[in-house]
Amino acid sequence: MESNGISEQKIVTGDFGYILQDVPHLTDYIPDLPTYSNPLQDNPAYSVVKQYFVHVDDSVPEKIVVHKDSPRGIHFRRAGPRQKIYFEPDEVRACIVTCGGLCPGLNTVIREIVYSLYHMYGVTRVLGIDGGYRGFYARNTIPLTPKVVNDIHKRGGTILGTSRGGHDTSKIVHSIQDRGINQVYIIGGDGTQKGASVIFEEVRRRGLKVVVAGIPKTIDNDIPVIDRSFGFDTAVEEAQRAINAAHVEAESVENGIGLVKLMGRYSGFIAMYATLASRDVDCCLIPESPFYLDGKGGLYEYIEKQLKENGHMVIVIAEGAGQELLSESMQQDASGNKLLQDVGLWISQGIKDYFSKQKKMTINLKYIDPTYMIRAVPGNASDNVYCTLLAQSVVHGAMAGYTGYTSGLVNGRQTYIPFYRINEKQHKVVITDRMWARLLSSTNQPSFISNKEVFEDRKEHISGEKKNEETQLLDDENCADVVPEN
Ligand SMILES: Nc1ncnc2c1ncn2[C@@H]1O[C@H](COP(=O)(O)OP(=O)(O)OP(=O)(O)O)[C@@H](O)[C@H]1O
Ligand SMILES: O=P(O)(O)OC[C@H]1O[C@](O)(CO)[C@@H](O)[C@@H]1O
Ligand SMILES: [Mg+2]
Repeated sequence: MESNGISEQKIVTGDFGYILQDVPHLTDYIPDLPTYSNPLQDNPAYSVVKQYFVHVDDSVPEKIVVHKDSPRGIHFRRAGPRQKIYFEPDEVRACIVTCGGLCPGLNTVIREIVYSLYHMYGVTRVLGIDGGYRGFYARNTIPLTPKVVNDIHKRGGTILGTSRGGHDTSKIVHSIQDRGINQVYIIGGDGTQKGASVIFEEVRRRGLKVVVAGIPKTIDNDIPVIDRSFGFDTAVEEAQRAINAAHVEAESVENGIGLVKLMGRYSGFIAMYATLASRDVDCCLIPESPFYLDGKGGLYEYIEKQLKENGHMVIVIAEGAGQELLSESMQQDASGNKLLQDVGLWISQGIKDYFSKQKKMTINLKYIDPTYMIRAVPGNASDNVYCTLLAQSVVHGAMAGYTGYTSGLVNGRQTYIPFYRINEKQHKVVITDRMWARLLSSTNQPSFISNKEVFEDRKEHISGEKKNEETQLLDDENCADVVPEN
């Protein structure tokens, strides 16, 4: 099961092209582990539920839009409680760590992992790792009980603290061993899940009975495979307040322009969904859709047209949009992520200069940058429910001995996804997809794509040069094949 120190993918095939991309299990490398009955069968809340335990063969398809002769395709293991578990409650020493940027709902996930362990499985030893990955070896731990975490879901941020950088695999796994930890719950974004995968490989190499499980977190919604990440809904909702303010300001003055910059380093989902939700936005600019300023079909021409027709306009720009137009200089954060130039300030100045110098026209531009306000808030109701299901699912999987997985929602069902699927791509807005077309038709902005480019793209689709395009099931295709260099 091992090549080059990296465990091989577990693939199960079945009839009619069925493929299960399975997750590792402790018994893959520690044979003859004892099993125990799941205490949930005696829990009055659950014992009345018909078929509470998930059938061992239950799986969830990755693609639900199919043609009549499509193969059954890729599936993931369905999450949920199993009849047999691989840990006695007394034996469990769990830990939870949060890494990367903040995201609404982090505290809810922490709370619900603690509650699930205590109240569903009778586990009483849960530690919080202080301050992200480096906290494993550089900081103290925080004992977590239901009492400690009782009302943390009402607060934004993470009670455990977080950080970027500082992933030292060897030191982290030493610390896990030293503390006798046997379940590691890792909450974080794309970088964090890569880190979790490396920890899993090292744990496995050392032959430890330690589950390593991830919970995907990112307001950018840039993690592939899953329907959406927790906190995204809240961030989009919060962004409405900035867009509303921009609209009120813009329509109150002559030639008013409200410009809102939203987060989204490589993926423009927040900007796209905030625009679709608002209906007041006349132009949305995202990293995936290159744009240009001057000349026919450019941004300035469109702004001028909007001002002439409506007297005001609202522009939403994702922080990663148009970076190629700004300076080449590139700095990185502690995790190696690209530190972006402020495209909002840059474009504000550009618009002001264009109208005052070239058009001799007075405009009134208000720039709103809500930045951290959309992610430092607590999760909304829908995200809180989502976080609860994610937390319960990840705990059920760990108690059942699965490891090396990320818990995630796929087509509305909780699943266990192997790390390699979470880490192989970056979820991005595909501008030739229907969702972006819906946005363009709602804002009426130019697509900034020339007819020639669209024609070339179509030609490639028809000739099959573009991967997977024969089926034209475009709604499932919004992933970049290659993760961009940080
Ligand atoms: N390829 C990698 N291998 C091991 N660890 C990594 C890797 N990439 C990132 N990490 C670690 O994961 C942690 C979080 O990474 P990062 O700062 O990129 O945030 P993230 O999880 O992607 O969340 P966000 O959505 O906020 O960007 C950091 O401690 C970083 O050192
Ligand atoms: O300033 P920080 O905490 O490094 O994070 C900023 C980044 O984190 C995110 O919120 C999530 O990756 C991005 O949208 C943003 O660029
Ligand atoms: Mg990231």
